[in-house]
Amino acid sequence: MAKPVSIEVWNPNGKYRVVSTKSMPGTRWINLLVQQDCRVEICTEKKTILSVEDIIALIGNKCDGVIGQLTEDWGDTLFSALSKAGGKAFSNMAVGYNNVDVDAANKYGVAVGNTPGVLTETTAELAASLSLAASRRIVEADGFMRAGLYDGWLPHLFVGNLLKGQTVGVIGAGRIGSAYARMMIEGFKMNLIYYDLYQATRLEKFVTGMSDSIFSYGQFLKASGEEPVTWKRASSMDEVLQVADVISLHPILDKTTYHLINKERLSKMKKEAILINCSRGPVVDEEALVEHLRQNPMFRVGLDVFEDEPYMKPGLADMKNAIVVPHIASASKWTREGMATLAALNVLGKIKGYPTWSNPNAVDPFLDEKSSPPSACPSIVNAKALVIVKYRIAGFEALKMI
Ligand SMILES: NC(=O)c1ccc[n+]([C@@H]2O[C@H](COP(=O)([O-])OP(=O)(O)OC[C@H]3O[C@@H](n4cnc5c(N)ncnc54)[C@H](O)[C@@H]3O)[C@@H](O)[C@H]2O)c1
Ligand SMILES: O=C(O)[C@H](O)CO
Repeated sequence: MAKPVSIEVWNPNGKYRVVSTKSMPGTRWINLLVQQDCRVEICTEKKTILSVEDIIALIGNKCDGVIGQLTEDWGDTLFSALSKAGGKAFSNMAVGYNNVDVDAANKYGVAVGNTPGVLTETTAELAASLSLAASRRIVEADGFMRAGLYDGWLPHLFVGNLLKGQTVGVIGAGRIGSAYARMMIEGFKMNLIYYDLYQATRLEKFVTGMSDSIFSYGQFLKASGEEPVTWKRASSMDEVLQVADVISLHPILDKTTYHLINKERLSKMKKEAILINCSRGPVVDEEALVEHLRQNPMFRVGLDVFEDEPYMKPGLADMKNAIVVPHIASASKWTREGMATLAALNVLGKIKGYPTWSNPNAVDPFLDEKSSPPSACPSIVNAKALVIVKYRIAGFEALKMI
């Protein structure tokens, strides 16, 4: 029998019981649920990662929906417990949902929400920050100053890499990968090579345009008398690894991307390359990475995610050529409050029987604090399997109205 889990309750007499496994930033998400007759229960347990048993205890005998976290294992056991308690709605407070067994959710008829779009720029900004920090050795240099080792300016002190004119490689040029690419191209005049299963047409157009009549960054540089930036869609991932000076990983985590970067692929990268990972830890074989860092002191990495979070593989923390931060890529106030809002509206929308928003890349109408959100679920990943209809306004898809 699982121990009872401590909670905080909002609107105790609400008709629908919605559980959040964590306290989340902001209050808009709570207000939106309370206004729609939900009793909101927020888990206040001190422990960071809740077990399946803890969550079963939170779900209890009657629960209409749960907002959960990427650290939790949402598989058959939890979806079965939620379904038995009458619940048909779950949302991760994250865009990535590799912690969720969507087939199990489908089996119990539970909708699975995620939070795309609101974290695109924030996450890309952290990837850009890590790229800069690694190329200019900022963390090493900061440690050196604090250790009282600075004796005065020296020609060789913390010499790093110039980004301008180098090539940025993006693996997974979806929302975040494309936003990161634009930052590196526009900010540092880097050339782009990317690998994705699909063509990133908008990103390509941003770099060079389709014709002279369409404005692009490349044409702007040319008109200013500067060398225009270039792009290339690589035919294989290895091509990116061989050519790029800075490589940033932005694919989803699934069985096709597990250990995408392994010993063999690391050996294909330039000796002085920089590797950034703000996607999911298991996309990189972290043990192979530690060995590669050891063997190649000029190779640098910036990591926001780790294979066995919250742990790092042995040796990683000792590597001076690694910058490590604790999965904070989406951690800006606006984004985290927005993620909480989208997650709450996914759950509320399913409880209310609303349709799903037609374009999860365009979720701004849900984030505008000055107006009521649309009567829709912002993003349900298994909408098709559960036959949840798309939101339409007067016959047009919502995207066309915004
Ligand atoms: N570190 C963080 O805090 C943080 C924050 C946000 C997102 N993420 C991670 O980033 C991921 C991407 O988010 P997004 O919003 O850009 O998603 P997205 O779906 O827009 O982009 C993912 C891209 O990866 C591509 N892809 C899939 N499999 C591939 C493969 N085998 N090889 C190459 N490309 C492949 C897809 O075609 C797609 O273009 C999320 O799934 C999540 O895991 C991490
Ligand atoms: O997938 C996500 O959204 C992140 O990892 C947390 O923001």
